Amino acid sequence: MLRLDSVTRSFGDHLVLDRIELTVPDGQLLSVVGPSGCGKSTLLRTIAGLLPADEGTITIDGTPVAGVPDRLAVVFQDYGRSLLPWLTVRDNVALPLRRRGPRRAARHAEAEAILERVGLHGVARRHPRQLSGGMQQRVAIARALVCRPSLLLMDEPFGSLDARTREDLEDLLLEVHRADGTTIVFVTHDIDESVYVGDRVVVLSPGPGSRVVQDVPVGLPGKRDQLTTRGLPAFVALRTEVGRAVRQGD
Ligand SMILES: Nc1ncnc2c1ncn2[C@@H]1O[C@H](COP(=O)(O)OP(=O)(O)OP(=O)(O)O)[C@@H](O)[C@H]1O
Repeated sequence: MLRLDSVTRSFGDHLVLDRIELTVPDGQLLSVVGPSGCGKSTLLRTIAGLLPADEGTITIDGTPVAGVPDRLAVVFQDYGRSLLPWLTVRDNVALPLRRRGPRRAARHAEAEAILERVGLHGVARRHPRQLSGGMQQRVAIARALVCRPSLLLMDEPFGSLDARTREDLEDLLLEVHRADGTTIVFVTHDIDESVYVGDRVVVLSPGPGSRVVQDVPVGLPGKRDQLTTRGLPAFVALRTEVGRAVRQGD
């Protein structure tokens, strides 16, 4: 379980996160939405141990976060910068395994299996620049999954992709989540997306000093599909509820 107790973070005298309280049970896919600049990325980087909180505590399974926790993976929006251009796709994906010590051949085999799983066939020996944006983001997801994270943090991972690719990757994420039961915190500014992928959506208020202003359980069927799910009256009602909460703070 991930737990944030009264987490506060400022940059200089600019208060960004103001006493954030949040508990994410194991296996939940939590979407986080809020107006631009409210502190969603700051929240994620704080959970990832990349940015210390000024006050409050973050614990994972009861252990306080100090530095980047084991079995935590992060996927950022900017796949172009998160992949290493001089490495092949396979070596990019295998990178996190290096620290763990399996031999080169085993690392490669594992990387190739994960690439297949995220729907990338026959690209292991290519370099990232030879792939489309959507394929590069699949590589970044494969790299995040290769260490079988227990907590996956995603910061607007599909924000710069075209609509169709975005839908495909949302469905890939749901499939991985269903199969592995990984706890996921998914930041997006897209209200429809937050509802479509989420088991639950939390809304942050606009800054300065963001807080959780709405906490919405998404009671949609676990098996979702882009056309049917988005047309359900329950989906439309949730989207309206979340949209209203985001706008209320504006
Ligand atoms: N390293 C930093 N130094 C100073 N200020 C920062 C830093 N990182 C973020 N900020 C400020 O903190 C506030 C929150 O930024 P953050 O990127 O977390 O918001 P966000 O909700 O993710 O934004 P967006 O939706 O536009 O991506 C902004 O006012 C931003 O300018």
